[in-house]
Amino acid sequence: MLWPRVALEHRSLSGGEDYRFLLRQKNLDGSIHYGGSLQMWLQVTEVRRRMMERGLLPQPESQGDHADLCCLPELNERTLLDNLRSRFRQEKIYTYVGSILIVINPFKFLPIYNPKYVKMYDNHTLGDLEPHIYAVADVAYHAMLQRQRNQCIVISGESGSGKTQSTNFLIHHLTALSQKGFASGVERINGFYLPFLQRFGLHLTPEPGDEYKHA
Ligand SMILES: Nc1ncnc2c1ncn2[C@@H]1O[C@H](COP(=O)(O)OP(=O)(O)OP(=O)(O)O)[C@@H](O)[C@H]1O
Repeated sequence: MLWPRVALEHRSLSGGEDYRFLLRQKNLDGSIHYGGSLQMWLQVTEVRRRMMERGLLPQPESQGDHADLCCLPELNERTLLDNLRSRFRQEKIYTYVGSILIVINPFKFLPIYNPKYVKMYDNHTLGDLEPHIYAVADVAYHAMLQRQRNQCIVISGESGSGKTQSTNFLIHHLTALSQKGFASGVERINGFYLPFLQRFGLHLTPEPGDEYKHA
């Protein structure tokens, strides 16, 4: 006997409750007879579904969409990837692992980097709001002011994963916070901003084709 593959794939989501083994018997006349009470099982399943819809039964616990992977009820490679996939499908490209931020490159513009978001993430504890690169920049900025210590943000990933773009967004938020003027900051990298960024541990070396790059 083999456990159905579909059942295995969905076991973590459904709790394995929606699958039953049925003995199927083929009669001599070619008709099929199901052992056990199939009709009864279908009825019970349908009633249970309706009761869950009406809130009379607890909803099956969803493994998806945790903003912090540390909060996953069950942490393994599968739940971790399922969670990231589920968030990515909702255009939530950022996910925390504690104070680490995972970014999945969307390869398209998302409207989450405008002044409204700069203001929204100004002076919040990490984890208060939906994960965002501005939140990381914000925490570093305020930690620097409060503790009067240099701060370092490490950006790591394979080629094309979005490191340069993420650095852009970090700089955008840091310059906006420092000036409260929401300026871009990228164009003046060799003037005012370079020493400013070095205070944050961002060491940038321009390369052809890039406005700047972290080393
Ligand atoms: N948050 C994002 N939103 C939209 N597009 C993004 C985002 N991050 C990255 N991209 C896009 O992905 C592409 C590659 O990103 P990027 O150049 O930042 O990668 P990289 O990690 O710096 O690559 P390399 O290490 O090869 O220089 C760019 O075209 C960029 O527009």
